[in-house]
Amino acid sequence: MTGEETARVLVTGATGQVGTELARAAWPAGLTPVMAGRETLDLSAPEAAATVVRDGAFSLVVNPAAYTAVDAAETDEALAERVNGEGPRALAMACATAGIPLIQISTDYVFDGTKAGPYVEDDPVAPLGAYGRSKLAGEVAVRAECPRHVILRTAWVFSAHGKNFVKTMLRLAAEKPELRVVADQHGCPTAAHDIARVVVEIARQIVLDGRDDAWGTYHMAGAGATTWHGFAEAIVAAQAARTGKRPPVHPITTAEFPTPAQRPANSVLDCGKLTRTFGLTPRPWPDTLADVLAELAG
Ligand SMILES: NC(=O)C1=CN([C@@H]2O[C@H](COP(=O)(O)OP(=O)(O)OC[C@H]3O[C@@H](n4cnc5c(N)ncnc54)[C@H](OP(=O)(O)O)[C@@H]3O)[C@@H](O)[C@H]2O)C=CC1
Ligand SMILES: Cc1cn([C@H]2C[C@H](O)[C@@H](COP(=O)(O)OP(=O)(O)O[C@H]3O[C@@H](C)C(=O)[C@@H](O)[C@H]3O)O2)c(=O)[nH]c1=O
Repeated sequence: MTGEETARVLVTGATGQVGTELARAAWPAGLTPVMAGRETLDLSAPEAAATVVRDGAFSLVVNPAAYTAVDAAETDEALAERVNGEGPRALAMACATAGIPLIQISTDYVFDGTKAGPYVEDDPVAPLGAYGRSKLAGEVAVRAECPRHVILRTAWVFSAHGKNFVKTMLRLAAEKPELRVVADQHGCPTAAHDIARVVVEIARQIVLDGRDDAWGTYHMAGAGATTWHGFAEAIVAAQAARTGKRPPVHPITTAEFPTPAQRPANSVLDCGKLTRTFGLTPRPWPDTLADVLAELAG
């Protein structure tokens, strides 16, 4: 790109955790994010969503928008499929027609959790619930319709805004004498701001460096694995340093905390391919948790 030209990057889901951080991120000169909320780009109306891509003269589309209510999806699978499967399919087709790439955000919940170690990108997928199935449908559609894609699977996303496990634990720690949290589901907490950093750099390499050799699927999750119990302990301990209030966090089994959707027992993601390909390394989740708790305290 030369002179004052700037490439427009369409970002969906402007109000979400990742969307909000993409709006706040430091984009390099030459890339201009164009944030679209549900009112302008509704993935439950895939055809209409596609027209936003067709009409906008974009150089890239980033799609973090999704139906993310894991338990509700069990009884609302048709809508989850439309938003997470058919919506991305329509975006992917529109991107292919426009000749532009698509960065699609996906999830660790495409795995069934039976693997003994961290998951790599081409491990077999077998979602346990409706949300995971719908996100997998989105992955399959993006691969089929838009060869120039990056699918970024992330996990256990938290930030200072929106709905997430960190905010739930802070609320429970303030309200309850003790917490009970599952200690037999393993994964990688990931800060939305770290996902945004990685997405912006991938966008820069694709659009400004003209990279054309890195299409495919990547894992991007906070460095270091833990359990929901370990994550909760870290949240409550860090908050106790501010409030002096530290309710005990009891480890429990999944069977002791029944939920409509089954979650994988292991969804630890190996992010080596992201580092080898793009030179990007996710930050340790405890460091990014400290950032988010400081933001909430401020
Ligand atoms: N949250 C997590 O723990 C994880 C998330 N992911 C994936 O990461 C991505 C970002 O997640 P996160 O930022 O946490 O999500 P959020 O739940 O914070 O935000 C979801 C966003 O999608 C939008 N959205 C929902 N339905 C529609 C629709 N029909 N049309 C258009 N937009 C819609 C929401 O808009 P509105 O505000 O109007 O509802 C919101 O902006 C998603 O693709 C998700 O599947 C992957 C792993 C973990
Ligand atoms: C609130 C609460 C939850 N839990 C358990 C339930 C569940 O097994 C685990 C996490 O619960 P949540 O419902 O907060 O998280 P969940 O909605 O499963 O989070 C998922 O969201 C989607 C969008 C993703 O893509 C996944 O990567 C993952 O982040 O913690 C407890 O054990 N005790 C508690 O008090």
